[in-house]
Amino acid sequence: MSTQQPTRREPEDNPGKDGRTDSPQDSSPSPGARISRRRLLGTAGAAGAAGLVAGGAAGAYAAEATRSDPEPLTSVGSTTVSFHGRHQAGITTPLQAHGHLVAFDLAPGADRKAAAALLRRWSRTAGQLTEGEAPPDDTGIALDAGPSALTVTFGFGRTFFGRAGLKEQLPEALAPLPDFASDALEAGRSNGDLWIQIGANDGLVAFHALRALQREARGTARLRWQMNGFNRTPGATGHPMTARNLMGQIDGTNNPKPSDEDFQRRIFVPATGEPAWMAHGSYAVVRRIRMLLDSWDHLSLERQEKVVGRRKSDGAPLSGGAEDTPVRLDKVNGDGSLAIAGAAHVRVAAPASNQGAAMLRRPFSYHDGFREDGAPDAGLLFIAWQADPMKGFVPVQRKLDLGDDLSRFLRHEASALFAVPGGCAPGEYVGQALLEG
Ligand SMILES: C=CC1=C(C)c2cc3[nH]c(cc4nc(cc5[nH]c(cc1n2)c(C)c5CCC(=O)O)C(CCC(=O)O)=C4C)c(C)c3C=C
Ligand SMILES: [Fe+2]
Repeated sequence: MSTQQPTRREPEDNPGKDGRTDSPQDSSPSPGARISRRRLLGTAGAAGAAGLVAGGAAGAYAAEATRSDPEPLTSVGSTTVSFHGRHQAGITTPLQAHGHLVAFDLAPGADRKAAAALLRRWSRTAGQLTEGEAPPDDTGIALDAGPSALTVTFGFGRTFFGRAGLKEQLPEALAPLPDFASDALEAGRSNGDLWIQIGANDGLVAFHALRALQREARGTARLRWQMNGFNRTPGATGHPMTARNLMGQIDGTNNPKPSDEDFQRRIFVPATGEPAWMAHGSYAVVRRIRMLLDSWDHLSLERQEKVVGRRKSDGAPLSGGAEDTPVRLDKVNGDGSLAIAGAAHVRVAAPASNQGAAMLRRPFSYHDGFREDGAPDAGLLFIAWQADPMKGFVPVQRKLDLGDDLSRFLRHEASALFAVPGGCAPGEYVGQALLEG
């Protein structure tokens, strides 16, 4: 089994640069393009329809339409990310355009056996959906669409273990996150027994998966909270680029890269890790972080760049060079001031300022309308992946809490931590070693 890798029709959509919208964060070779059966039938149907109307102006129009239509269908729709593998998909997978985060609590009376049956159902359905196959009793929401890089990732929250009678299996790493000064957390939108992260490059495909999995939870688990997010659509930029967030910043540049010698160790629990059921798994910190965009947008470009420590236009560090140039925290300007200010976000968050602490940030932006004062209710569904939150998110957020210029423009409104087990093989289900171990 290998780490999930999207398979695409157009190789130029697959540049292999980490953090870029279209980049796979894995170095395994890409197998050939795989187009789902449903996709092929759809394309054949479109060609057939064009043939029927060929001739005259209508025919010319139809022929033109068929020439340009297959482009997005074959590149975006046909991308498959396997559900099966050593790690679950949706961790190192390139950012998708649409995301749903959803947390459930076990229903009263639902025990370990019921939870195991649910995870078995969920894994089977996720495996089908990610291959572009419709599950039985399908809603039809995603009819005509290919898998569109759909990923489904499952996790367990701390409260799951008590409710399912599995306290012995509770990982130390699932200790509650400490309080932070900048927290303004809503309990109803935080934590949860079970978590699903859904990502896809098509909105209907993403919702289809959400709906299918929610239906399968009936009687066993009840919805606790749900959040919807988005990123730029693959192919929207002239060439693959790192994503931007709603503050307009290029965000994701200095993420750990799969090619880094210590990437696996930082992001994934080793095969010999504790507890054994978390082998090849990871821990996801989820924070709903609202951005104070009205205040932010009032800042001059120069101030905005100083707050972050990078140029807004191209993400280059203020210590010089281009986006990929390593940040020089010690660089001093001609007037003796630091090129990257003392409280600049990239200085305070950098591994060098936090005894090497690092995490893989894989967020979605969100916009939930406008607040009573007219300000956008918008920001970042910040998702950080690491082998141990105490060596990733926690020390960095503690440091940011003490003095980060960007934090003045942010409000952390919801928080959760989930243990995300390793992936499963076909016929198995996610969490099987926990639920049957
Ligand atoms: C606790 C961890 C972090 C939180 C919370 C966080 C929130 C947050 N960050 C941005 C925007 C940017 N962050 C950038 C870099 C960056 N951020 C963190 C950690 C947290 N950010 C780290 C570890 C780093 C990398 C630092 C480094 O090593 O250089 C950047 C710069 C580009 C990049 O490297 O990604 C931006 C921009 C927002 C908007 C935000 C909350 C909404
Ligand atoms: Fe950041």
